[in-house]
Order: sequence, then C-alpha cells, then structure tokens
Amino acid sequence: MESKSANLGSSLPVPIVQELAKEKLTTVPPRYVRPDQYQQRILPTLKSSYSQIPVIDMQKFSDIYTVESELHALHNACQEWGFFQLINHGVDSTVVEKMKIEIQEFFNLPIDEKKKFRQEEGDLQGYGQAFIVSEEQKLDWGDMFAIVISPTYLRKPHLIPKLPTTFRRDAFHEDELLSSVSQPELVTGLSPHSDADGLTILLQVNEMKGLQIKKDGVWIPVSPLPNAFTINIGDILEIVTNGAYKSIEHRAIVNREKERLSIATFLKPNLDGDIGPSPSLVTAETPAKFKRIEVTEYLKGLFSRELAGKSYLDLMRI
Ligand SMILES: O=C(O)CCC(=O)C(=O)O
Ligand SMILES: [Fe+2]
Repeated sequence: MESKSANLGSSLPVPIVQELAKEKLTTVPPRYVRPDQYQQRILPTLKSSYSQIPVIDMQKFSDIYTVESELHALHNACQEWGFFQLINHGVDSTVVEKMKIEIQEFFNLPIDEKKKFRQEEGDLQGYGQAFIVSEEQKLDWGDMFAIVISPTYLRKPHLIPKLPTTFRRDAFHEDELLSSVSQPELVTGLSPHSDADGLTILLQVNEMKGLQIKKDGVWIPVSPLPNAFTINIGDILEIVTNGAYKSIEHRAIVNREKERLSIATFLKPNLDGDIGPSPSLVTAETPAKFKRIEVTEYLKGLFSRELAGKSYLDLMRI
C-alpha cells in the first residue's frame, strides 16, 4: 500500500529572484554571494569544442544493424559520463515547442498572477524554491516551479487545473536562472549537486546555456543539440547499479545577458518500495556499496538537507 502522507518535504520561503532581478541592483544581496563557489569557478572549464557529453540516437535501437553498438554506447555513457543527449527520441517537436512557449508564458506572467501558484508553507510544489532548510543558508539565483504528476494523490488540485494543457501532460520541475544582476560571477544559478532521483530528462527552453557537468575534476559546459533531451543518471540508479552507473555532479551558472529557463522531469521509484543495490549485481567479489532504504525515508532525508554536491549519496554508502 502506498503511504498517503501527502508531503515528503518542505522548504523555507525565500525572495522571488525574478522580482529581485527587476530591481536593477548594483550589488548582489549577501545571501546570494557564494564565496564557497569561487574556488569552483576557477577550476579549469573546458571549451565546449574540446569535450562534449555523448549523444545517443534512439532510432538506432529499432534497427537490427545498429541496436547492438548503440546499446554499447548507451552503457558506456552511463558508466563513464552519467549524462548524454538523446536524439530522435520520438517526442513530436510541436509538443516540445508548445511546452517551451507555455513555460515561458508562465514565467512572464505578472507577479500577482504567479503568486496564485506560490509554494505553500510545508510543501514543495508550486512557484518557489527547494532545499532551503535554514535562514543562514546561501541561496541560488533562480526560481523554481515544481509539480508532482504521479502518484496522483500527491497532485495539487489548486495548481493543476489552472495550468495550460501541455503542463498537465508531463511531470516536470522548472528552474529559472536569471541574469540582470550586475555581478553574475558572484552568484550561482543552481548549486553543484547530483540528482537524487532515478533518471532526469532535461529540456533547455531558451538559447541561454549554463549547465555544466563535473568530469575528472573539470567543469564541462553542455551545449544542447536541437531537438535533443539531456538525460542524466540520478543517485538512485547509481545505488541500484551498485555504482556501475554514475550520478554526476552538475550546476548551472548565471549569465549577464538574459534569463535562462530549463525544464527537468525527475523519474523516481514507487513510494511504497525500497532502494538498494540490485541483488543480481551483488556478489562476493562486488559486495554492496550502498545501504537499502525505504523510498519515503530516502526522500524525507533528501528534502531536509541543503543541496550540496554528492553528500546525500555519500550518506547511503556502506
Ligand atoms: O538547469 C539545468 O539545466 C539543470 C537543472 C538541474 O540540474 C536540476 O533541476 O536538477
Ligand atoms: Fe540536477
């Protein structure tokens, strides 16, 4: 039986960054200045032409002449990179384009309209932020809109019926990473983290780049291909594969020119199950690297902490 406790977590209220950005501030408010990230900034960042995440072509899975080598490429991408771009995925481009327009329209709504979708106290869904657990904590320069689509009993009736239809078809979470601060190098759009879910499907909405992944100690910018989804392995898949597939640290940086929008769909296991290394992968030579934990416990622990690198996954290690 699925637990019917409606909330898995909450986040403290924070200012709306879209509104702060309109104030034409000359200096960044101290809570957004990230000396902890300066060091990260000066880590070498590779030019995008030098190294790019792998590309997986989904069409090749339906062709007997190409399926084997593409499966091999997929396995390799999950082991070595934890990130790849998926092309020819079969989702109609008109659906994707409509979704992009509607999310842009949502963030362009007047603030009073958007406030109707504001995250309520004690909940994570709606327009707000996540992972804010103390008043002292540093903040990301961005806003989020989050909804849960499945399981259906976690849906928020006050959020969903008012949304455009495309929104209602897909589960997603939305980040907005804004420019319009005079010192974008001082702030972070989205703190370095690994995704705690099973698998994430990312769609960059506008042309502004900003996503970077950390590989071998180097930040690599991701340049999304047209009509591609960026897919990444989350912590849960790293646990289930007993470490074979990697959940990679990534972040989003802020630029000076324009706001940036992306849509992330987080795929998680059923709430009534548990997570642990797959028994078929645990042998005398390859003992379990991670604990087994109930999904609800895992999620509650996740949302009661700051977003910080791979620290939550590290807690799951044996
Ligand atoms: O904005 C992006 O491209 C990345 C978003 C992300 O990493 C997340 O929401 O977990
Ligand atoms: Fe992420």
